[in-house]
Amino acid sequence: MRVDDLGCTIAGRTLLEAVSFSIGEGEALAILGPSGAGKSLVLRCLLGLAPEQAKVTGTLLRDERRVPLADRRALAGLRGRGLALVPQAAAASLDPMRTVGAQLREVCALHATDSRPRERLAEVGLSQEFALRYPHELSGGQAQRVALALALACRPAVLLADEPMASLDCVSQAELVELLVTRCAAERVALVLVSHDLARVVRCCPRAIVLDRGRVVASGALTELLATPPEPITAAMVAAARRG
Ligand SMILES: Nc1ncnc2c1ncn2[C@@H]1O[C@H](COP(=O)(O)OP(=O)(O)OP(=O)(O)O)[C@@H](O)[C@H]1O
Repeated sequence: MRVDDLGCTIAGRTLLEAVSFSIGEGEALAILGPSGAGKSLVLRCLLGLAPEQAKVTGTLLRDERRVPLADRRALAGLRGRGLALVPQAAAASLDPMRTVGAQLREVCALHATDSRPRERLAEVGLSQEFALRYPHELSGGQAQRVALALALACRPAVLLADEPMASLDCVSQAELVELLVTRCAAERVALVLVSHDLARVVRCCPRAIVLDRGRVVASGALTELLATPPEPITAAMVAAARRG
């Protein structure tokens, strides 16, 4: 997948400008940057879910098909088998009235995949018993795992993960990131992982782009960005990661 020249303005305010990056099958790319840099907005634009009043420009290239990022209908058609999302607040993204198993079955049927709900649960480290649970019966970490199972059940080409570990403790964060990366690599799914925490992604994403105020201020191999941060925003993130 390649994103070319993504721009987004709302009411004359430029929120994203000339954002470009590419990612291959089974690769992992981090989108880093401080709060308000535009990380989540990039994902929303790719999914055709930018705010109603937003003017979005640029193109998405996938499977040799060029889709204008202004074309919400075409982007909606890519959701599921093309691009799937693991949101920041997984618990809130689940249907409170239906069991985990029912939600998994629905996604499998909707996207006509060969996924089996039981297998999907096992793959994210949850026992079969979780199929009978309602979202309010899940911990934060378990809800994130269910959200990952739902996203992978679509058998997407690209998985977009928006700070999926934000609300978890340190141990659960590390486990979830590891699970994300292993599952995506095993299924040859491209992973775009949004985070403001460089330390959290350094072991799993070989490449990154750094956003600040809607623009890409640095990009390349994470090890190189760590060793020689090219500009102040990356340097501040590296310093924070070193402090621990
Ligand atoms: N619906 C909207 N209307 C107007 N501005 C918006 C809207 N949604 C987001 N923005 C603005 O877009 C900018 C980028 O927001 P975004 O949520 O993408 O940041 P982020 O990098 O993901 O931050 P965080 O790490 O805090 O989640 C912010 O200035 C935000 O105020």
